[in-house]
Amino acid sequence: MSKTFLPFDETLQALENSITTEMGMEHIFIGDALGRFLATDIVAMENNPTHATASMDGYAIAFSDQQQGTLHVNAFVPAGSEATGMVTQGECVKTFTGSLMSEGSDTLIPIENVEVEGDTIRITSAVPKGFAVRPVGENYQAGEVLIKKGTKIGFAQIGVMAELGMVQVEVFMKPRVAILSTGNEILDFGEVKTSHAQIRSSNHVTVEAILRQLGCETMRFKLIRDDRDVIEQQLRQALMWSDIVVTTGGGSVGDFDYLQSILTDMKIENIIDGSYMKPGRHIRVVKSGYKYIYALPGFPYSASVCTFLFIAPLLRKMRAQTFALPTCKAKMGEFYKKRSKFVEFTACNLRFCDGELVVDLEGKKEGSSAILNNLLDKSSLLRVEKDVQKIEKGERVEVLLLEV
Ligand SMILES: Nc1nc2c(c(=O)[nH]1)N[C@H]1C(S)=C(S)[C@@H](COP(=O)(O)OP(=O)(O)OC[C@H]3O[C@@H](n4cnc5c(N)ncnc54)[C@H](O)[C@@H]3O)O[C@H]1N2
Ligand code: MOO
Repeated sequence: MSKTFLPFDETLQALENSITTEMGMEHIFIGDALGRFLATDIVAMENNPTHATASMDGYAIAFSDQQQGTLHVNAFVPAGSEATGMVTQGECVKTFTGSLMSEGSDTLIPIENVEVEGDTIRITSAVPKGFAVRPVGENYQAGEVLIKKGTKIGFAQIGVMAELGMVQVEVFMKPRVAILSTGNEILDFGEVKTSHAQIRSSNHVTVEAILRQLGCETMRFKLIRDDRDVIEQQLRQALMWSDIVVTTGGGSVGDFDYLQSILTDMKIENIIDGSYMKPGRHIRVVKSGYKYIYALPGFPYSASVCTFLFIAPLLRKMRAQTFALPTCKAKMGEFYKKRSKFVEFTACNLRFCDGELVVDLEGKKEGSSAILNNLLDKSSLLRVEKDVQKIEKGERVEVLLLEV
């Protein structure tokens, strides 16, 4: 009996609906938080700066005194000094970049704009009111949400957290993912090829690399031959350690494709059982408690694309981000003919040409879902709907970005 493949978007929706929990949290040192995902909002506890601050070396003045032309220097406030001095009529305070502005002042006249004669200055070039003064709360105000929960922590987030005086930050735990690749014909690292029927396994490392790029802790199992008992035993063992188990190969309809029947016999919640798409229509996703098992196709292009299309959104939602992967609209740079009747995800180049985002397929090979090299050179994925058979040059298209 042939299987019904549900529409791609419906299968993704089923996956999204199945996600009921976020990852657990842990406290880590902010200097070690690069690439991790924030588990709480970061809120400013006070204004920054807390006091009006000079942003140039010069003299703190009252703007209303500027037209007097000559002012008496009554104090000296270096950066770091808590005493701010006082500006009264006809007076000014020598002030440095980073110094607190004196009481009574509202403007800083830079040293380049004055001539100094003893303890007086003569203003040679006027400035507007508030010049070179960083007002209270210029960076942020107390209570402002500075970094949202779910944000991937980069250099700016680490710097702002340091500015806030944070030492530790609450981040989502790294999802633990086990990767099991199956197949009689696939060879592991170092295994010697003894027949033309053998190929070197790539899925176990590409899927692992994508998942590491997506911030997971991974465990790559030894390759498994097409032996039902061993596959089942390894799968159960992997499930104990991990949040997500990913298998590749043996998931379609061949005599040695044991995965589907193992998953069916485990009698656990089926989330996806085939999707009307290319590549990856045999994808199977099941859920056991809070854990997921993904049976990905064996073809290397399919396995990688399905990792992005189906595992990345799960990881996003489990770490408080939007489920959907980032997409953009672009202009098709060449004529494209689609061969399948499925929603198709084709590796493409996305470049800026004359101020526009343009898609082309330069260097991309035509053929089966085996062509992993089509994902070289920072590829993106051109999404072509099931009923669309061709795209004319110049048409608007949707592109999925893989830089997640
Ligand atoms: N009669 C049918 N045959 C096939 C169908 C179908 O609907 N009816 N679907 C095709 C599609 S689409 C796909 S995708 C594949 C999926 O097959 P499996 O997931 O069972 O994967 P395998 O058969 O084990 O392998 C497919 C292909 O990929 C190579 N492979 C497997 N593992 C690795 C690895 N770790 N590294 C690199 N390459 C790997 C394997 O040698 C095969 O060439 O089924 C189609 N057939
Ligand atoms: O599921 Mo296959 O990956 O469409 O070639």
